[in-house]
Amino acid sequence: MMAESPLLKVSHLRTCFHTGSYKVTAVDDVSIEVKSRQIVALVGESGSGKSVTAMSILGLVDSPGIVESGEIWLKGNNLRECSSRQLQKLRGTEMAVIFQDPMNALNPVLTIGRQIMETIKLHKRISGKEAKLLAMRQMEQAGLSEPKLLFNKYPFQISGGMCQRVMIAIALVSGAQLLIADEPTTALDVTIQAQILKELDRIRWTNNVGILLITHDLGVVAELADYVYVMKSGKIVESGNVFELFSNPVHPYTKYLMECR
Ligand SMILES: Nc1ncnc2c1ncn2[C@@H]1O[C@H](COP(=O)(O)OP(=O)(O)OP(=O)(O)O)[C@@H](O)[C@H]1O
Repeated sequence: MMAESPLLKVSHLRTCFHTGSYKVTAVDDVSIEVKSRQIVALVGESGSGKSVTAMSILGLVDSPGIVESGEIWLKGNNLRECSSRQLQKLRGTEMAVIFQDPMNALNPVLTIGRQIMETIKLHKRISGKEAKLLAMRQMEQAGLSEPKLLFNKYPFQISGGMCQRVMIAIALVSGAQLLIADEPTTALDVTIQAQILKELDRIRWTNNVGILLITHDLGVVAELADYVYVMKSGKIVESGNVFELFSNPVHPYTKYLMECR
């Protein structure tokens, strides 16, 4: 049987920031892969380049940052050759992102229901009534009980954990096969964290989603990830299957991260 080709394949990615005469290589020769239904963790301390890697994949690196070299393939799409318009479209259809602070990621002046419906209407030519029904169903699927009540609420009226579930619902209605989760539970209470992690674990099977999970929390990695990349100063210093990496860390930095837990 042929091995499944990766959903996301990043090869030799280099992203730099130019400030005055100074140049910082935030992502330095990074290669990573995510397969469908796989949870791949990118771990490392603050400033190691995890978020810039994510932003590079999403095509959201802004000046003074620039993706200087490397290849990024998402299914059959060569993302480095896509125009910003094509990338914008792919961000709504093939890849989605959830951030640490879900409250700020939502539009504060639109109700939860309206925000989910708008995503649906971007993807499907259906009536408002049908979109509303679908939005309700999606909210239930993302673990949001009482969708009718929630539909007319604004982001500030619901908890951070619920906002993150709304973000997951929006990612799912777009049909995205790649979900980039950048510290998705860092801002949440411990019990809510566990629920959101469980949710991520569930949707990869129910929706065939591959997840790139960015975190500094090795507990989260041990719980959820299949494969791990350890990042330090812009470089991948070690990678491997989660069980092997945790039982036999080789790089001193990986050992150090594990001691810090
Ligand atoms: N706008 C910017 N201008 C200049 N340098 C930047 C900019 N954004 C990021 N960098 C550089 O990229 C490095 C990596 O940042 P990044 O946010 O990816 O780290 P991180 O591992 O995600 O950390 P954190 O967990 O704190 O978000 C930073 O240390 C900084 O040197």
